Amino acid sequence: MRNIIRASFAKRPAILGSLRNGFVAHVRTPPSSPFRTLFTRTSAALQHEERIGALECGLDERSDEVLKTKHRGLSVIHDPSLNRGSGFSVDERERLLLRGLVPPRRQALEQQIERVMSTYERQRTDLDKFQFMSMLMDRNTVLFYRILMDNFEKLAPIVYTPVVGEACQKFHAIYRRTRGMYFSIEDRAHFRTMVYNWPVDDVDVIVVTDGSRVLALGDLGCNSMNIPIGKLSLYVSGAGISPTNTLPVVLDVGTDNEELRDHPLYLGLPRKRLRGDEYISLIDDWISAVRHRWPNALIQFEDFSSDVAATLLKRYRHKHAPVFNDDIQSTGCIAVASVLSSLRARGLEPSDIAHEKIVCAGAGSAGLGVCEAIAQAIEAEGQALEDAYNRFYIVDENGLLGTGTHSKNESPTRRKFRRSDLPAGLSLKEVIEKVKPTVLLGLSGRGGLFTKDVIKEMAKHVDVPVIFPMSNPSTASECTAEQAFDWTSGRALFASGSPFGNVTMPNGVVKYSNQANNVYSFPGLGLAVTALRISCVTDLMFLAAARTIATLLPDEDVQKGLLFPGVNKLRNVSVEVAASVAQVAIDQGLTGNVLPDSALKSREGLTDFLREQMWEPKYGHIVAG
Ligand SMILES: NC(=O)c1ccc[n+]([C@@H]2O[C@H](COP(=O)([O-])OP(=O)(O)OC[C@H]3O[C@@H](n4cnc5c(N)ncnc54)[C@H](O)[C@@H]3O)[C@@H](O)[C@H]2O)c1
Ligand SMILES: O=C(O)C[C@H](O)C(=O)O
Ligand SMILES: [Mg+2]
Repeated sequence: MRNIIRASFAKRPAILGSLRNGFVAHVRTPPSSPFRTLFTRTSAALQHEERIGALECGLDERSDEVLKTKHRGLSVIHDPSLNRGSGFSVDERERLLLRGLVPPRRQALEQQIERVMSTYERQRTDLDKFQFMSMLMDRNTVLFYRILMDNFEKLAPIVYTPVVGEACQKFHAIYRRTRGMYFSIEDRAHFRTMVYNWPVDDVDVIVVTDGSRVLALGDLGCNSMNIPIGKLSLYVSGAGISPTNTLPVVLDVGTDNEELRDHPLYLGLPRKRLRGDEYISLIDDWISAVRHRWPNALIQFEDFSSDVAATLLKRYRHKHAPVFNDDIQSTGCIAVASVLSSLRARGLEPSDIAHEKIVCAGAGSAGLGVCEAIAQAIEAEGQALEDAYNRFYIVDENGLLGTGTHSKNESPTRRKFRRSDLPAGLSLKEVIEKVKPTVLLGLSGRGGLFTKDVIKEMAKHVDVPVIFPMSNPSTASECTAEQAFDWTSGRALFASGSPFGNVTMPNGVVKYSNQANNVYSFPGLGLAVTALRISCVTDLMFLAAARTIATLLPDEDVQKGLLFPGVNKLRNVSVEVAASVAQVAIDQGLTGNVLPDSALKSREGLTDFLREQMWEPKYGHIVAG
């Protein structure tokens, strides 16, 4: 078995010990680090490697990462974390017994990128592009991330929403090669041992789904694996989490999607979904096993259906911390950021959030999570929480949540948002007529729900209608950017869950389409949790992150209708999010790692420290072990 460790300067004694024991080490250090000197003094091979690298006309800028491996020959090429295709140096070819196994001419990363991108452009459909990128990820980690990061705006919609949705729907048909781990009902007795089948001891982030509500595409069972894989690729590209230290997981508890279950190529257990106490107890077993093996890893619950999402979060957020639910908490974070930023765009103050009248379509875990997070942001501006709840009007598939009859099992969160001043069951349009909202949120998963009537009604009562259809994928968006701008004569502020292009109005003015997606929040959180070893994820961390995201753009951009930086700036956003989360963790005494003084002295010191921890997609040094 090949063992891999990633470590920073602080962990150097452990690294040196492990190297002697034949582990592979990924060592990240700032260029000036004394560890670099220490290491080069202990490794003649590495010194030689650096000299050879320089002689080869500086083909690539090397990272400080050091990979030590026992693999030789084809097994190096078949390991994506070691493989560098035509980019192996002369020395690596010699040391790793690659002579003759790769074409003779060494090429730089830039040339590899050129070749890959020209093949990418020849892919016909978005799904072909998704598959092409998946295969690249399986082949060469550095090249995959370098290409993803350099072309983020173009490729994020392929590896993430919306195309990842289609890739999940067709997973059973396009499956090629395994990635991540599957824990099924049938493995239950083995959870404690099977976690050791995963070769990496140092897992930083786990994204887990049971596939019960994939985007707005419903129950996709075991087909959902592309969601954790996609989310983790954003942790890596967007916040520099080391790819080796991420683990995508699917819990196969069956599926109630009959079409899929009966399909001969379906790869999950062909049985009905486990529910109730048995389901909860299985998840209990899984999380205990995971915690036993990886006590500090951040666990992100993703796309669990609303009947269990909040229950699981409550059950584990303290007992098995650090844990969070992406659809509830980090969607809440980006929604708060979007509203705060829209206040700036309207020339208002953050405290004016307390005067918003918010209509939200959708009362699932995302809708309620978003409204709860905005209520907390209002409370943080000095309002009573009760008054904060009073600013919301939530409409679900049965109309306005009012005080009519409702189930005894209703969640306390949902109950808090019931209105007593309007009849239960009013339609979305009726609610808008009566309430005259300033903000309209869409978390219903119902494409086209914001009809022309609905948007025109809203636009009658406010100068700047704030319209955020946040459902994913694009087909589930409550309206498109074009519709929102067209039906409001360009007055809307617009943000959607999946990306839409900007819209040019008939008079030639460009209207900006923002992406209000939790991608702005979870990668930075992961960076902070990993770098500081944060022991628990708190609501205050998300609020701090939201406030930061809302202030990243200069006034002149916000006045144009841009609410936050584009996704191509995600690494910069993530560092700022991480710094805000880190500061809350420091203040709340939730950090396990001792930080250098410089990181504690100033915000700049903290962001510098966090930036230094980020993995970069560059070829490092491979040392034969
Ligand atoms: N932008 C983001 O970052 C982000 C993050 C998480 C979730 N989401 C999206 O939010 C959506 C909802 O997620 P969820 O987990 O809450 O799903 P869910 O299925 O549990 O909830 C959907 C809610 O919409 C309501 N609804 C259905 N039809 C409606 C209608 N005609 N009018 C009003 N309400 C209606 C349902 O009653 C339910 O309350 C999904 O599309 C998901 O992709 C977006
Ligand atoms: O995955 C996304 O794009 C956002 C979100 O987590 C969702 O479930 O829709
Ligand atoms: Mg999700």
